Formats: sequence, C-alpha cells, structure tokens
Amino acid sequence: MVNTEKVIRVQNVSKSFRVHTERNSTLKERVLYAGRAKYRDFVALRDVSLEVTRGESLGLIGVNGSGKSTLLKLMSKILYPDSGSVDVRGRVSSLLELGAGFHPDFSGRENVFMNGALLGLSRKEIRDKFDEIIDFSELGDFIDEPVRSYSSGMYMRLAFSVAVAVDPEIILIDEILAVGDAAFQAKCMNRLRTLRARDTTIIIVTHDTAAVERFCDRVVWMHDSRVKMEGKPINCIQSYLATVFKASNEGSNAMSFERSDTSEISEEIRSINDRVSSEATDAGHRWGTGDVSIDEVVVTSSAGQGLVQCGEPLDITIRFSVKQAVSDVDFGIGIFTADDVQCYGTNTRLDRYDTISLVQGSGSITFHSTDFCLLPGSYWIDVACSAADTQAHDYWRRATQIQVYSDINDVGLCRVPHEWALSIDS
Ligand SMILES: Nc1ncnc2c1ncn2[C@@H]1O[C@H](COP(=O)(O)OP(=O)(O)OP(=O)(O)O)[C@@H](O)[C@H]1O
Repeated sequence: MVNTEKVIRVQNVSKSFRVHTERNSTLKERVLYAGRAKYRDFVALRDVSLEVTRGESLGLIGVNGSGKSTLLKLMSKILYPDSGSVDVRGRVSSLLELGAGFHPDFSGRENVFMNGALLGLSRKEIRDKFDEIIDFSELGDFIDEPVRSYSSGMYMRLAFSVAVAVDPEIILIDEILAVGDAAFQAKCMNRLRTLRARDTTIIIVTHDTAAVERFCDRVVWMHDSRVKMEGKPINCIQSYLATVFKASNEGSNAMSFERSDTSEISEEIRSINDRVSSEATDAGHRWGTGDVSIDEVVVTSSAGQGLVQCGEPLDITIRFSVKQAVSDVDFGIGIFTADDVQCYGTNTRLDRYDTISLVQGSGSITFHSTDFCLLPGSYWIDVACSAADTQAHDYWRRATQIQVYSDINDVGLCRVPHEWALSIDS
C-alpha cells in the first residue's frame, strides 16, 4: 500500500532575520544613540508551504541564499517561524552545520555519548551502538582525541555515524556530506539508501544535482525565499540548471571561461566552481612555450553553454592566438571528474587528423561530439596545444567545467550505446 501519511507539514511559513547595517560600537555611541542602531529585516522565507510523506526522499535545491537551510532549521526546530506553522512527526536526526552538537574540547568518544543523548538515546542504547558508530566513522584511535583537532571530514564522519545510528524516522541533511572524501560519501549514500528502504524520511539540501537526481523521489526548488517549483527531480533540476546557466550567460557575452575570470557569473556557478576548485587546487594552472596561447574555451550544446544532456551533441571550442609560427602541432582535450578521474582524453594527432601548422594570428578549433555519453555530474575540461615531441605550447589545466544531466537513471561513468534483444525459449 502506498504510504500517504504526512510526517512534515510546513504551512504558510515566513521567516525574517534582523540584519544590523550599523552598530553603535563605542560607549559614547551607545549612550547617545541608545536604541537607535540601524538594521533592516531580511526575509529568508516568504509564505512557504510544503508537505513530506513518510518514507519520501526529498531534495532541496536552489542558489545560495534562497532559503534552503533556513527551511531545514525550521523543520529541526532550531529556528521558529515568524508566521505560519511547521509540524514534524517522528524522531528527527539532523546534520545541519559542521560541528553543531559537538563540544570541541571533548573527545570523539565523549561527544558520541553527548550527541546520542541529544538525539534521544539512553546511555545503554548508546553503549550498545557505540562500536557500530565507531566502525562506521573509521576514525580509529582518533576517537579519543578532542574533536577540535578533527578535520572537517572527520567531524562529518562522526556526526553522520551518530545521526544514522539512532534509527531516525526523519533525517535532515544540509550539504555537509560534501566535505567527506569520495569513498566516505559513497558509504553515506549507501547507508541512506538502507534507511530509505526502511521507510525513513530523508531531506537533503545540496548543490549536487546529479546526486539529487539519482537519490531523491521529489525535489523542491527554492528561489528568492519561496518555493519556485516542486515535482519530479529531472523536471525541477532541468528547469533550475537552465535558469542558473541562463543567468550566468546573461552576465557575459558568451559563457567564456577566460584566463582571468572577470565575467559576472552567477552566485550558483561561483558556488559550484568554488566547491570543485577546492578539490582541484591546480584549477587554471597552465604551462608551455607560449608560441601558441589558448585565449578562451567555450562549451556549447542545445541545452545551453556549459550544460549538456547525456547522449546529446556537445562542442568544445578552443580559441587561440599564435605568437610565433609553429609547425606540426596538435590540439587536445581531457575530461576529468571532480576527484580527478580521467574520463576521456584525445588530441588531433591521436585521432589521425592532418598535422597542423600555424602562422601568426588567431583561430579556433572545435571538438564536436555527436553523442556526449558521460553520465550526470560536474566535469572539468583540460585543453592543450602541443608540439610533436609532446612539449606543450599551452596546457590549460581545468580550463572550464561542464554540467551533464539526464532523464535516464542508468549508473556508472558513461553510457554505453546499446540495445536489448529478448528471446524466450519455449
Ligand atoms: N541567522 C541569520 N541572520 C541573518 N541572516 C540570515 C541568518 N540565517 C540566514 N540568513 C539569511 O537568510 C537568507 C537565506 O539563507 P539560507 O542559509 O537559508 O540559504 P541557503 O539557500 O541555504 O543558501 P546556501 O546555498 O548558501 O547554503 C540568506 O540571505 C542568509 O544570509
């Protein structure tokens, strides 16, 4: 039987924050202007309503500052609405801010007991689950170190391990999984799948639209403090990405990822780039003789610039200037995941094109894929112009990024062109 029980009901909720624009910082100002400090009210949520059914996995997406975290904090009762109501039924585990609920001076072990108690477990229940929590976190001997010495990934490991061990009926997760390494993230997602199979209600705030599409049953897209759209993940994500990339393109003449990033890219692209850049510390790094220099890399598909649907055509255009005539050069591209797995690489020499000679001036070359088969996610693109002896004239590491989306839920790294043929022996 399909479950229709509503475990979260958010009705006409509005929430504002008082933001001080000027404070009376000196004693004199405080005495003279008492009660006259300047502030404005910032509306983080405006008349938001939504319902979540038991066992549902809901993804909250939206640009920075659209109100996602505020909504999650209202659901976890860290904040209360100015108007409207939030009704939540069931034991809630929340992973909202890194380190929240942990005391920095206590060891990991002590914090497990404290955090478990906050989540409603008795001391005996925590003792019974302790080994499971520590095993899952893979913190080993660090469990007896004060958590102030933990890296953000270690904090997350401990917080996640406690949060899932308490058998929550509802789990609220705000982005923090992103700080874990790829292997631990995969382990967390598997654990969330197990919880989902047990009818746990899961609400995730994240900018990782590919993960949302793979994991969530439904998506709510927050924009400008309101619910802009809710429904099937693929529909919401496509509309959201199309809007975000359109906003980004309007800020510059083309979706140009030039060497000096002066284009007015939207906050969302900036956040995606910042996040991936923190993993790709050598983003934008380049080297070579400089005889040929790459000026710009533009990625286009029918979905927009920097965005492509899996299975659709894609163009990567490299614009270059030639400072010094060169002969026998090739142009190449490499495509990498955020954690640096090379998905594909080729160049005009490997593809057996005629050798290229260039005179002073400028030009462009386009890599055209008729069927771009990488599965949904963010990918980095390296581009290069090299001499026959493989010496680079210009190698541009992580020159640009693309987002791939899909309306098919196949899994892996790339889609293998295929058909199925069924035959039944009678
Ligand atoms: N405690 C607070 N005091 C003042 N303003 C706040 C507070 N919490 C949130 N805000 C503001 O409310 C708006 C919504 O913030 P919120 O954190 O909910 O957005 P978000 O969609 O989760 O963004 P992000 O993707 O950056 O996490 C932002 O403009 C933020 O600055």
